[in-house]
Amino acid sequence: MTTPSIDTTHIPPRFRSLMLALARGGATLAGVIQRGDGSLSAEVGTNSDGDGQKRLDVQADALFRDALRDAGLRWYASEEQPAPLAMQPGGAFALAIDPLDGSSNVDTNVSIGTIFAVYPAEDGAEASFLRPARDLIAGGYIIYGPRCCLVVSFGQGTQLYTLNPDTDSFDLTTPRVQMPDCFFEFAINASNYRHWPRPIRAYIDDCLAGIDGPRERNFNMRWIASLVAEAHRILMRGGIFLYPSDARKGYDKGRLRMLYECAPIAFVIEQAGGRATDGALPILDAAITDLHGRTPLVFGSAEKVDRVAAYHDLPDAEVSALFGNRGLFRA
Ligand SMILES: O=P(O)(O)OC[C@H]1O[C@](O)(COP(=O)(O)O)[C@@H](O)[C@@H]1O
Ligand SMILES: [Mg+2]
Ligand SMILES: [Mg+2]
Repeated sequence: MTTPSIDTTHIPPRFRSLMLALARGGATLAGVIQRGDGSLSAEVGTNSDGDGQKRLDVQADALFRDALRDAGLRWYASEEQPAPLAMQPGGAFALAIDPLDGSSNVDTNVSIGTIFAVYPAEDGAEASFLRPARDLIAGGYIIYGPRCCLVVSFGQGTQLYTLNPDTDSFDLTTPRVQMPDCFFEFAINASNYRHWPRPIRAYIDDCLAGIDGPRERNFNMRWIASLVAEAHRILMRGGIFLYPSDARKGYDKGRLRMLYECAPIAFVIEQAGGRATDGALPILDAAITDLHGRTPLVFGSAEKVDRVAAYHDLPDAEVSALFGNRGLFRA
């Protein structure tokens, strides 16, 4: 059996052993998912956030912790752990991870992923993670789909690697991903429509009105319930993703976690020419104030994300108007 690896030619030297460890973890987890033991989706507990944990959530967390043991990490913070874990005392990095994203899809064989964010390690765990999101020095995700891919940015563009099943190595397939900025597709969990804030409802109303509405064109809609899969599709062909805050209990800042999900996704999207906000302000301009804190998330093609922000600036009467009467947003 070969040891999984990654082509390190375009990886800055200081990140190479970290990326090799992530690639090893990712390729191993891809194998676990492919073998598809039926018990992977069994509920085994709840994490400190109160989210149900599946066997695969717990297994993925243990697998990455183990793979990253000698990778130069000082701190390891996981969505599945109540507090950061100390790793190597002299380690240069603090890594935050959502080991298994999209876990509601485990038993349906729909794409799932892993999301990671890397910060410079400080002496304290909290100081390493509770800081401006823009302090991120690397971030990305692994998608376990029909192809297993690793997408990463070190702050100079976004790179895409694809796992070669013959060699167990992640080969560099796109050295600089450029997100297309023109695809008329939106992704949102529309079952929450009645709970959304009015600017989000107005934006989606106008998309749904299609050619007859102020946008004067038809839109398509997707919802996979797997942030990584949604991010990858948008990175490849454009569009927009929204997980806004809503009026349900516990959703006043949406669902997605700033540290483990939103900041690293915002980083790769920005580095590929897209935009990521909380609906109005850039995600990366905010500070991370709570290890498990959440934030609304809107990302995708820059023009579409900016348009969502503009709906937040509309006068109340305009945002409440039926699309037919909302005059400011003709395509
Ligand atoms: O079920 P909902 O409310 O549509 O939420 C789906 C979102 O929740 C998530 O599954 C949350 O991630 P986890 O699976 O890591 O908890 C995202 O991947 C996805 O975008
Ligand atoms: Mg997740
Ligand atoms: Mg998760």
